Amino acid sequence: MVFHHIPAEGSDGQYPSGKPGVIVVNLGTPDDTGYGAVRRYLSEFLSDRRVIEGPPVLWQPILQGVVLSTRPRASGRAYARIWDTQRNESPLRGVTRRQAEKLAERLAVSGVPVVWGMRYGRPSLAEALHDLLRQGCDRILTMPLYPQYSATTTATANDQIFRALMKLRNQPALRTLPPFADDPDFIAALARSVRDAQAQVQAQAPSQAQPFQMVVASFHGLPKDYVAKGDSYAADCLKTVTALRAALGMDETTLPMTFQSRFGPAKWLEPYTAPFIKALPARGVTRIAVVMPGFMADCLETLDEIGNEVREEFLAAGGESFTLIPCLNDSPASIDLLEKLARRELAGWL
Ligand SMILES: C=CC1=C(C)c2cc3[nH]c(cc4nc(cc5[nH]c(cc1n2)c(C)c5CCC(=O)O)C(CCC(=O)O)=C4C)c(C)c3C=C
Ligand SMILES: [Fe+2]
Ligand SMILES: [Fe+2]
Repeated sequence: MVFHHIPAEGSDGQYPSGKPGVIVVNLGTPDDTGYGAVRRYLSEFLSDRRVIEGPPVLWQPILQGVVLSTRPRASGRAYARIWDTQRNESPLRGVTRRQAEKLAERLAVSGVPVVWGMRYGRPSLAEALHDLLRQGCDRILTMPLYPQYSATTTATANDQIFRALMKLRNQPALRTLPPFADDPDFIAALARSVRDAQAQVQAQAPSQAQPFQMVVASFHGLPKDYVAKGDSYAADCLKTVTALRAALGMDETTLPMTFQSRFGPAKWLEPYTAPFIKALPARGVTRIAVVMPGFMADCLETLDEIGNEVREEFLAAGGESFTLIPCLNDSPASIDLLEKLARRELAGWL
């Protein structure tokens, strides 16, 4: 076995420094919108045994065969619709980088460097970790930016960090940010984003008594089977939506919870966002907003699946007004939240 030794720059590489560093973690995204890049990304993502739990002898032939011959082209077209062509990157990557840069500005006064990395694709979590080690950090806080826990997101991000630690001779100490589904500052920032959208739409159409008849809270879905086996994701989503309803004085009717981005033939958490929203105009609900409290960064699933596909379906079915509420992204309230969470988890290390 060969273990890496990554000495801090300008040190003798032998003695502990006690210096903390932070890694901001998100899911990952392809490097470009072409078939090859999207295929590489999807292959890594969908080969993760936390994501697809079935036996690889059955799944890999399906994945490498039918899935990866068709899906990369369709997903690539979807990515192309939302791509940041100026910086040549996906929104998820741009937002994650800006979140890390802004958090770094906040933590600089405490001498804590902040880097960012992706569970799938680049920059990898190993690169991010090695960057901190070279800066002399031997106490690492990783912040997977998933408000609600899932084995398919939070746990696999943490697994990947530990995989990188397995290869080190001198391991840093490690802390991982727990889920923050009903953190009061998280909920306040979400509530504020809903009220801001209400005010904006009201300003455009002052005659409407109520800018939205309904605000749909759409979370990324998960196979029901994973929840039945104990994944606490659904319970965390309920925590978020319950707290958000309380903060906004809304209920299950005016702020319903739905699940989007289903993948494959299995049953996922219900109700599914797209059919739910498409059926609203027939019930007389023609002015809606969608908030997506499972995502800290706008991405393919928020901007294209909801912002393009679901919007078009809703309008085609007789909907009149559809407002996509942006994720918290790198807004000041979002960075305030990240700073608070980081400082709480760094307690005793600063
Ligand atoms: C079995 C498959 C999947 C599970 C389980 C799953 C859980 C899950 N995912 C997110 C967040 C994101 N997913 C994103 C994209 C995406 N998700 C899947 C499949 C599963 N997700 C696929 C195949 C894709 C790729 C795009 C596509 O081909 O449709 C993204 C966006 C990435 C981007 O680059 O913008 C995010 C974010 C959560 C929170 C979650 C579990 C709760
Ligand atoms: Fe996903
Ligand atoms: Fe999707």
